[in-house]
Amino acid sequence: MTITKENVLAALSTVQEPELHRDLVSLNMIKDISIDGGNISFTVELTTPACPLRGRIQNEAKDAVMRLPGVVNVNVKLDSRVVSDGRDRGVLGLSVKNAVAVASGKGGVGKSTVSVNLAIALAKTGARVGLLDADIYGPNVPTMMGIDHLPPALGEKMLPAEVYGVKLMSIGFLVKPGQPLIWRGPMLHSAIRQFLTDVEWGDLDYLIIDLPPGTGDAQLSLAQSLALSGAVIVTLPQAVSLEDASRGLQMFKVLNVPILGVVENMSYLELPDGTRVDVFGNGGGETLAKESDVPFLGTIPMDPDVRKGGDGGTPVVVSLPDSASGKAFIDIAGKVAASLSIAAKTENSGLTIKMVE
Ligand SMILES: Nc1ncnc2c1ncn2[C@@H]1O[C@H](COP(=O)(O)OP(=O)(O)OP(=O)(O)O)[C@@H](O)[C@H]1O
Repeated sequence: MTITKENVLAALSTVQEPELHRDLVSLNMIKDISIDGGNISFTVELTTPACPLRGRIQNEAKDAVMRLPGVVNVNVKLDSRVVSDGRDRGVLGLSVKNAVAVASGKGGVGKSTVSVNLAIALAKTGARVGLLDADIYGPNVPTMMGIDHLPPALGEKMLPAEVYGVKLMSIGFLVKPGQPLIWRGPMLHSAIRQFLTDVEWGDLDYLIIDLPPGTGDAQLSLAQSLALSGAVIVTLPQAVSLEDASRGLQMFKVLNVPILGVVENMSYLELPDGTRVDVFGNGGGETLAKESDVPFLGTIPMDPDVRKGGDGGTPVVVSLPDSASGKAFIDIAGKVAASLSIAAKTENSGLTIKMVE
């Protein structure tokens, strides 16, 4: 039997994208089919290079085509093109496919640490990533990324710093260390707007935005002006932090911004003998996610190497990617990317996107 392109597509239409629950063909993910006798090759175009299930998709696609009579060899290439959420950010002069806010109900829970490690983990998969440190009250991202200056401006536009494959902009580059920052609402708003419009970000797959902590007017107006694809909420496991995180969640709900999920930071401390100590309680982040009907993205252990990485300018996903905390950040980055591509694909294909009720 001569194998045709239609045969190959029919076989692949039995393979489901595990997160979108639709088949690879109707999702338009199959490209470049080539047939040479019994040797078949094609490309599966993933919706993000950070796809956590890429190996599984590749195997299932290969098996499905191998089952066709007459096939002797199947070569499945993987390619990726980050899908855009379809929001128009042209008015801000931005070419950004997805803009993700990292937020917390209160300070000190590790929001900047999550933003930095998330941005680097996404960049490591090959995506084009920007990180905007919008935490104007405590812009500590440059320290965490180990860089203290911007490159010279390009004409009218400021150029972001580039470090660990991430383009970075922060008010921290523009003020002297130790100088107090006092912002009134409108100033803050225009400063952030300038960071979007007056910075040459180039084309980005993901722009991660480290928001100031809290849920006041400043946060609200910022979140409103950013045309966000979604928000990641960072919390500690204990009840007080959860109440604050829940307020953060409500804020995005009011703004109709999808919640990509909750991250529980400093979940436990692992002692040298392997015992785990729940310093701040246990399981709160997961409970909050369940109660609010949003995804739980995972826990990050309390780890001295995370703090050292932040203080020393070498984040843990760079220095110790195989440690428990390094792996946790990489896993969370994959989930965030998957959540974004599900939201974008469902939105672009006219299906209903799940918003927080
Ligand atoms: N999982 C962790 N294990 C150990 N230390 C951590 C962890 N996460 C964050 N830290 C440390 O806790 C401190 C606060 O973290 P970070 O600055 O990220 O919090 P934040 O929520 O952004 O705070 P702020 O609201 O002040 O900007 C930092 O010193 C950081 O290195």
